[in-house]
Amino acid sequence: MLNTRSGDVAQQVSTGSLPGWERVDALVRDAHEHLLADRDGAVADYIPTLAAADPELFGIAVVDVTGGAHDVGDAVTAFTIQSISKAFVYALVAQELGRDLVGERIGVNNTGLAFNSVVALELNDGHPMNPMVNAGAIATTALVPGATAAEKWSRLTAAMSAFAGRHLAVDQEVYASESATNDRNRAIARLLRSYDRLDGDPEEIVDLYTRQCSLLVSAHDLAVMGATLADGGVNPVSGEQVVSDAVSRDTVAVLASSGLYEHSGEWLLEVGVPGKSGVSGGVVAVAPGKGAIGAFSPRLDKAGNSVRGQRATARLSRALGLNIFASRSSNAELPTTDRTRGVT
Ligand SMILES: NC(=O)CC[C@H](N)C(=O)O
Repeated sequence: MLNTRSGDVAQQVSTGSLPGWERVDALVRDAHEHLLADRDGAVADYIPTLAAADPELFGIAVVDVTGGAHDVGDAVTAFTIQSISKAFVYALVAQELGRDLVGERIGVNNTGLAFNSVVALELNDGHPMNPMVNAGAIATTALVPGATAAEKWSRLTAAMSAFAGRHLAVDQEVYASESATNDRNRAIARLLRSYDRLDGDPEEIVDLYTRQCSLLVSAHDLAVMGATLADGGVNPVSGEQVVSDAVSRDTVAVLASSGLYEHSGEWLLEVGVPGKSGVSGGVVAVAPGKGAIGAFSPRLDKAGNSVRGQRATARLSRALGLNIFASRSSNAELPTTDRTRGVT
């Protein structure tokens, strides 16, 4: 279980808005400073280029629904978005095709298994179960509107860029590295196809999916993207309505159930804010109506989630009063001791 080590931060009561500017700024700085010496976890190495990431990098950003931003540490350092892209591609497809079709084709329930599990597909008659695991994400990418792969790619990058409020580019080196080694995702796509649950050419869809995972973002970008979901689909910096309020709400609900894969329950218990992680070390947490936290640090736990990113988010969630399950009366009873199981 995630050991958030947040017992030394007082749990704040969750109210309708974030604390004042200075207070948020001080708390983001405090979280960064507090976790800076934390070196638990290991950098992902199954995608060869990711293994070369500097494990010391650590950035945190908070963006609120008015567009106010707080960046600390390596908050504008670029890294590949990886699985965090799944949240925003799901939002795009739900917007275009409707929640019912996506719900039926992809599903919204946790697999209880690793993000790249093949067994999960076999256990569920080839149903991908949710859009946050690789099988569901690959099937979701296949649903992006467009007659050709090029058209789908342009819709996909336009949507991702609108969430970030700036044009997002592909890291060609990571894309090439993952393309050369993603046999497992190819196998998942073929398996989906064998169950008649993937439209189109599996190779082409996996290529699109791999490219979407290779888009470069920063912790600051993740916070803006998350704040767009927290703000009813309106990017609070650009003012653009990227997806509808209903799609934002549904996306956040899907993150709550599956954003941290098989650790999603523990995450909700500890952090209380729907989130999404990626294997290059990014984490985004969405506090509806308030804003979002973006964090980046490459060392991961065994489920593939950034250790420092999770711990910093947990600390900030507690200090900023973001836990969506906390009410005034129950807050008094929240444990102040650390949970005992380690993250690695
Ligand atoms: N968990 C992740 O971030 C996984 C994304 C990665 N591109 C993959 O498909 O394996």
